[in-house]
Amino acid sequence: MTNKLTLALLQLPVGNDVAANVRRAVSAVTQLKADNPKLQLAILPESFNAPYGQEHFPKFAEAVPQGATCTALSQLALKLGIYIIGGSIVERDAGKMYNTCTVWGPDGKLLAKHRKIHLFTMKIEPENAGGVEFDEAAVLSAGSDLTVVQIGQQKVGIGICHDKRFEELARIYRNMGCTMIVYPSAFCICQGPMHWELLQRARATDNQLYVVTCSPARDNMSGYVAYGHSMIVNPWAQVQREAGEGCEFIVEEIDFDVVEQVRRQIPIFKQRRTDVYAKAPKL
Ligand SMILES: NC(=O)CCC(=O)C(=O)O
Repeated sequence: MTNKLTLALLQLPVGNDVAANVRRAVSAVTQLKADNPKLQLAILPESFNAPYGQEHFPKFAEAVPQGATCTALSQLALKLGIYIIGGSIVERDAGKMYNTCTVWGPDGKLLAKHRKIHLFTMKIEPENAGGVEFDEAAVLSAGSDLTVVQIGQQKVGIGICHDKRFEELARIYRNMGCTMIVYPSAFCICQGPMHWELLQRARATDNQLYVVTCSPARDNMSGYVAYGHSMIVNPWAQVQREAGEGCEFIVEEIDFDVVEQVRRQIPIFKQRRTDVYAKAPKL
């Protein structure tokens, strides 16, 4: 039985027209599948269907899974017979809004939805790489559920962008048997050079699994400028593939035997001292 998975990261531009953004994503995934018949999983960026920004969220919120964006992703997954990790969209539900990633199976069915657990609220002062101020929590509600999906033979944990700063979440996914964590992201350009790769490699080192991110293409004219650099980090914590800043697609076959190889050679999971950790004061 093969332990390989061919996946695509679509670092797409995102403009103001939701229908055009979704059409672009659908046609890019369709073309990638035509060019790469082995493609099994397509991954889209955070906020792939609308601009990312507090002022935009209420305008572009949709019902999940009844809305137009989810319908398009479901039909696409079914038509191509592939899995889709649908980046994220703003979900409206019972008077609240969430930053939500939907995951679709090759039969077009919704496998899971992950509502961003750790909202991006940050005030970096301008003297630090130009600074950034963002408060998702002012508009959005946080999700309260872990999301693990079965993709082929693999258990895959889902987080969204800022979620990757939280090592506890990645550790829990690893404890639950995940061999890959996928974070659709729209990381800020202020912190990108310092933390983007570092965080992914840190999560991969700690948990000995693949860490995959997918960003929108960088648009220096937009209100919020995403960093780009969509990336696959392998279980050795090496950068296996990395996009640049603009519109770019990565197609890569990844080998999950590497997860077992790393875990066997560096057996830190077995060496953990949970008896000692249990003595820590509860915080
Ligand atoms: N979209 C996000 O969650 C951005 C997170 C981010 O840029 C960070 O520094 O954290």
